[in-house]
Amino acid sequence: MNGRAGTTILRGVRPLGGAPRDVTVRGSRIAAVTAPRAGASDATAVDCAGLIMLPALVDLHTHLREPGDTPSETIASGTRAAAHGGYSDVLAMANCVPVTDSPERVRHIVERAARTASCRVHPVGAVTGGLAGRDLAPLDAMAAAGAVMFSDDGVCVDDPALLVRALEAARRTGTLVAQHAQCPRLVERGQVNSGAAARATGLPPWPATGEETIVARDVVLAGATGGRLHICHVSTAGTVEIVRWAKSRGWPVTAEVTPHHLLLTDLMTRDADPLHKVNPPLRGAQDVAALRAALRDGTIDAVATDHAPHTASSKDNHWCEAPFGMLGLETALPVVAEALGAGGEPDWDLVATVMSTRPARIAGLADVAGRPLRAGEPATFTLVDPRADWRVDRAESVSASDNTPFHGMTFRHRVVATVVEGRVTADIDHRLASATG
Ligand SMILES: NC(=O)N[C@@H](CC(=O)O)C(=O)O
Ligand SMILES: [Zn+2]
Ligand SMILES: [Zn+2]
Repeated sequence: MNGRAGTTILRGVRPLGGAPRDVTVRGSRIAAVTAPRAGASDATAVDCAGLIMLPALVDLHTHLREPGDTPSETIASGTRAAAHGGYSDVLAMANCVPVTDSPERVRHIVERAARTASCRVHPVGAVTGGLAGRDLAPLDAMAAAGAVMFSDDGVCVDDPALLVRALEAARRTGTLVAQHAQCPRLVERGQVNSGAAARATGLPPWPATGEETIVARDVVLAGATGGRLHICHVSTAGTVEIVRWAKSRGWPVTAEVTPHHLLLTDLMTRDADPLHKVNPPLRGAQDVAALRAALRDGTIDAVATDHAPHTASSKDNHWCEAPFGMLGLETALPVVAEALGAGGEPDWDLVATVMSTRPARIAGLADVAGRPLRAGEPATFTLVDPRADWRVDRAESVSASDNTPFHGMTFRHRVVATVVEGRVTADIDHRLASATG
């Protein structure tokens, strides 16, 4: 931060929602966490009374669209949205144009991010060349170039023999494979959740079995190979049961859920507004309840946004022609707090675990991200106003796109600032800037 002598004291913050503390930041590190008013007096003071301090968030699943679809997002705009949402680190999915399927492409993203990003960017390498599902991409070389995970996200790795080879490569390189679980034959042209939503809209159904059969197959392959498997955007109660079973066998499986699948149901898709079109589709209330319970009990390890920007012109279309996907980064924290807190305060320890500590560990970033909030650790944190009553306005999104399903909804919590290694990356209520004199 830019305080006098490089020292700033955040007065009255509540680390993990606990008792108020003064947190002193010196350079890139937390210098002290003390009882209020016991800290250094030569520092620039910032009044943070009542704000909750969390370790900055880590997103395992972000679509930054660069290279290829820069009208919808760029590394600059997407990471700005990440910083505004409280994130210090995002994993950038490989479904760009061209696809991130070679060490050169991985390095290109690392270099672009070094020049233009507002948060740390970790490339995801494709599992198969061009996401075509035919030939294994050079996973070992991509890992050496900086890929922290492999995924064909957007499409499923349908061929189990290819997935076995990818899991073996993940094991060799100490990385993991993230599967977009969607059986192409069972889902075909599926658009909305099977059942009432499909009946009400007349749109083709996207059945739970399309997800669950792939997850059931893949956890067995993870167990057999010892390669780490991560399940993207779990959306059904049945998938939760399968993941629970896989973990009970000791298989190397982790899973994520999106904020939108934790809060929204398929009731919202009945008006066939493409803003609610996402892959996998919004599901029923019983699925939502099972996803929340699984996040609480650890069956689902992490929240990941699946931030999927699309231009207004592509979304402003008939449902079937519009692309799947919705924004996530800027609204994730308030949405998760709402889903876990049921209108009150969520368990902030749990929020920090599922949005920061565990995703950092899954991605192999635990040395730099998701660190505890104590003296000596990097000053990498996010500040949350728990009384914001923030009404989401898509016109205020800093993403290059505005396809949020939360437009017009009011949330109790709001991220107000993000700091990464002492550098202010978002200062939404201008609190930190005003203190730097
Ligand atoms: N989630 C989506 O609906 N869309 C994602 C792809 C994906 O995550 O499957 C996208 O890239 O737009
Ligand atoms: Zn996906
Ligand atoms: Zn995705």
